[in-house]
Amino acid sequence: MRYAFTVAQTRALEEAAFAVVGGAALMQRAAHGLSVRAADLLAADRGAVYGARVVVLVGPGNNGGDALYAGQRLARRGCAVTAVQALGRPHAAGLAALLAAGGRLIGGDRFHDQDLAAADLVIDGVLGIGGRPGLPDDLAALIAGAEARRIPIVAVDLPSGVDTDTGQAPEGSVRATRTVTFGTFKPCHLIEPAASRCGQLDLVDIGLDESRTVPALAAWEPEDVAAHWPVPGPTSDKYARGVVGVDTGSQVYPGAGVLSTCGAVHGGAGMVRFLGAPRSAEIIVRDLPNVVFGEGRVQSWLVGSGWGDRADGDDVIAGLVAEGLPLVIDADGLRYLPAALPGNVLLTPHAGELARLLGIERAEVSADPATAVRRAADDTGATVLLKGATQLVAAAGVETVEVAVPGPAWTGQAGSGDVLGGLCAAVLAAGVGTRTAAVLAASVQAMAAARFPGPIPPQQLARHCASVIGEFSAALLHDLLGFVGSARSVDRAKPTRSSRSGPHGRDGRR
Ligand SMILES: NC(=O)C1=CN([C@@H]2O[C@H](COP(=O)(O)OP(=O)(O)OC[C@H]3O[C@@H](n4cnc5c(N)ncnc54)[C@H](O)[C@@H]3O)[C@@H](O)[C@H]2O)[C@@H](O)CC1
Ligand SMILES: [K+]
Repeated sequence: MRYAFTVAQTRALEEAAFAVVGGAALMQRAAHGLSVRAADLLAADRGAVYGARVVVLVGPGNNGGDALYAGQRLARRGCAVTAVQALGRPHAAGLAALLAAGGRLIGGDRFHDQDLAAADLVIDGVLGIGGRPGLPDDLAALIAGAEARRIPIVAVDLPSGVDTDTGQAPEGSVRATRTVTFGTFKPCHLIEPAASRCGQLDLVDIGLDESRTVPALAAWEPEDVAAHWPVPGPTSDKYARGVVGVDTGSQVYPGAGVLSTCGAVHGGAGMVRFLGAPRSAEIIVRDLPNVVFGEGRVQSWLVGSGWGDRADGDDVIAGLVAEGLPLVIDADGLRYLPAALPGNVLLTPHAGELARLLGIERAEVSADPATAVRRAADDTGATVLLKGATQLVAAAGVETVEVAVPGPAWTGQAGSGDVLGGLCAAVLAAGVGTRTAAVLAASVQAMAAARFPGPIPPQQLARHCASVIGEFSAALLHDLLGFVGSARSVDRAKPTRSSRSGPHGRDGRR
């Protein structure tokens, strides 16, 4: 799990550390970590650090200070370091240190695109957490020149130009090969479009203590998903895996009914009970013969996908909310919400639907999705999964927004949302809490798309989700039966008791 803290939180953490070790020490730790990673990149790219030509773009704040001190360290290792005064006046002590180590400073107005031609590395120390979004045009053009020449760019703390707290990335923001951040991650490292401008992310420990601060974001990683996915135990039956009740689709949109059912089936539901549009049912009975029809036991509900206008929408949703089972409300179902909802109701809007829910413009959601999703949860009382490039989950009254594992944009197609609703309902039916279920489902779809990239239709991607989930199960079995591989490859000996229950088993590790 990666935790991110806002600028205000980071500043408070830094203040606390200053009080103990002083600001200069923190900057030296940051500069050291930065120079080591920059040197690694040079060594990997050109075989040696010595003799490399490094351009350091320097802004007016401490971000530039970090970059200048890192430049000093690289100069001491034999690099030719040119600091470019990209914005404002550079950090005085950092500049003095660089000059004393043999580096040089050149004014931004005297440094042009062609001067980059010989550079092996650009260090972006223009703006850090004190930066306002956006860069001046001439600087953006210089950075674009470095990108066009494929010169590796190491961003100091974050790619200059992005909005640290919201993850927005105005045109011209730096697109880094690698971002070396200090102390904690910030939202821009985890939220698109800024996240993908960071390149490879490195976190340098500078001694901040964030243990008593509630993070703004908690980003899941594939290992977290594998560890939390509800895998059936040896005695699980279909009711332990869970029965999903589905009321989706319509005469006009039968496919949504099929796809949401497909998501529930491939998400691991023990049984799926389809009670939606008859036209969807005609297809489901042919393509997914394991699905049952008609009333009966249900452990979670999924409604709304492909409903279109539905005269009884209010009543259907009010009835299911009153029933109290975990409930996923997707797409058109979001038009029929009662005034207040419990936390075991999961809303799954995309940005446009979330904007309508909040009575704001879609652009406002895109400008700060984490704030928007948290507001929606607080306003409705429900748990909210915002679908899109970054998938965020918020629960009412909970400060931390969860970030699902990211995936490629191939999932951005009609039908992905329907499948995702089904995946969510399947995890809920297995008894997983609402917030976790939403993150797991969104993550698994992204992981499947990453594993099988390309223009794969949503129903096929649902099958790939099943493969990814199968691997969680296989990993669990491997942990439990860890002897199998070694027994086969070594001497085909029968497993011993100790090899089944040794200290490195699943429970020992987690
Ligand atoms: N505070 C700390 O404890 C530490 C900070 N560190 C570094 O310090 C950075 C933060 O330093 P600062 O607070 O000085 O902030 P920045 O270095 O981000 O720069 C802030 C300065 O840039 C100007 N500015 C902001 N946006 C601009 C824009 N779009 N165009 C032109 N000028 C703009 C501001 O007016 C201000 O003068 C961190 O990102 C990190 O790199 C590290 O040294 C570790 C320790
Ligand atoms: K930067």
